[in-house]
Amino acid sequence: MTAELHRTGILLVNLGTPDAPEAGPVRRYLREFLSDPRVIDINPVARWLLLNLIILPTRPAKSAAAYREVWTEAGSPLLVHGQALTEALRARIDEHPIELAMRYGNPSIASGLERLRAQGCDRIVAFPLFPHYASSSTGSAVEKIYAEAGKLWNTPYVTIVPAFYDHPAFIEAFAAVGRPVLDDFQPDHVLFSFHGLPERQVIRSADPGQCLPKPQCCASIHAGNRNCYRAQCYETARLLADTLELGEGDGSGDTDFKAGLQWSVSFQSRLGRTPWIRPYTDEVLVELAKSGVEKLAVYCPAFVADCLETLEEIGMRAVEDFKAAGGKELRLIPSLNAHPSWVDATQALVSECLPHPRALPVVP
Ligand SMILES: C=CC1=C(C)c2cc3[nH]c(cc4nc(cc5[nH]c(cc1n2)c(C)c5CCC(=O)O)C(CCC(=O)O)=C4C)c(C)c3C=C
Ligand SMILES: [Fe+2]
Ligand SMILES: [Fe+2]
Repeated sequence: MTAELHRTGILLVNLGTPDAPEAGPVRRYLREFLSDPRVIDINPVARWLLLNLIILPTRPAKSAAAYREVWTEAGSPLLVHGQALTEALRARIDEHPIELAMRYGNPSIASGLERLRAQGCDRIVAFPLFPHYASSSTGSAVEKIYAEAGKLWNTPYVTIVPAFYDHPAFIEAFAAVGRPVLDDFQPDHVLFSFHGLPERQVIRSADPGQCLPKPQCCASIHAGNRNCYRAQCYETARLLADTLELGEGDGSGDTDFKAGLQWSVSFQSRLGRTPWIRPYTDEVLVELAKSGVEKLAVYCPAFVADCLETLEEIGMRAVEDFKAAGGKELRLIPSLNAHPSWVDATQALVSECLPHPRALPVVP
């Protein structure tokens, strides 16, 4: 074996989470997160007013209470699962240092890059842990990675793992996690509930005229909508439903509710009064219950780790809403977390982006 001239480090990057489930740390986290112009994409004065006069006076206390419902002894689920994934990858990959970073909060991207630099890395494969491209998640993480890498004297060579919404290893990982739950639960219907986005943000990601309000714009992925978050989400749902042999569902991208199908798609976690991409999860849950669905399984494939949005919004609040609308049982399918099939997929996705090794010259 020849030694390598360069050393490539792997930086896993997720969204971020507060340091503690209390109003103060949640306010700090939300301030950083929601000040990002890729997240609240309005003019800076309006953003400042919205944040400081409407969101930050009330939301931190409410969100902190929700975080307390899901917080673990080891910390926030998003961070704990990220650490477990990092450890599982380290156990498999010897030759590349691996670090975890968060776009907002801790551990920061700057600290992650510094830890890799301290281990001798001059090349980085950065892996934004978002299956679907959104300017507010992937775009923001990539911008920050480049900005922090660009501050270093020796700027590392950075490769980014692209969105992986249709990657066979990602689809297989989610199928592997869901299969035992579905076999045991035998649901009447499977709902794929993705994190939502303001409509204007997805329209901006696609070519002009290729996205909303064009009907059926998410019925397939093509060159005009390949970076549309909604179209990518529908593609994940269709591939997963196919792999799991779920039967007939609604992968058309239509927003009207259709009864009597085996699976459907919806979007959760909306914020504010601006229109977000439809159909909305909280409305679909009620329609499903009213149409006679008693046992509902919910996948959240926009998240590779369980977090507030899966455990509290779906695992607790949606469970109540579904029952209140006449449903019997809603079961949340766990996220990928550090499941062995996701560790396989992560390894495959990173390996596809590793630079070609260059051997250290032999000095006579
Ligand atoms: C899956 C990728 C994500 C996208 C895209 C995204 C966009 C987005 N989010 C908000 C507002 C909030 N999101 C919040 C939590 C949250 N969001 C994601 C992922 C994406 N967000 C995750 C993984 C989490 C959970 C973090 C955790 O600590 O567990 C929150 C905070 C919680 C709350 O107060 O409700 C907000 C706010 C917007 C506005 C947006 C795009 C415009
Ligand atoms: Fe979010
Ligand atoms: Fe679209």
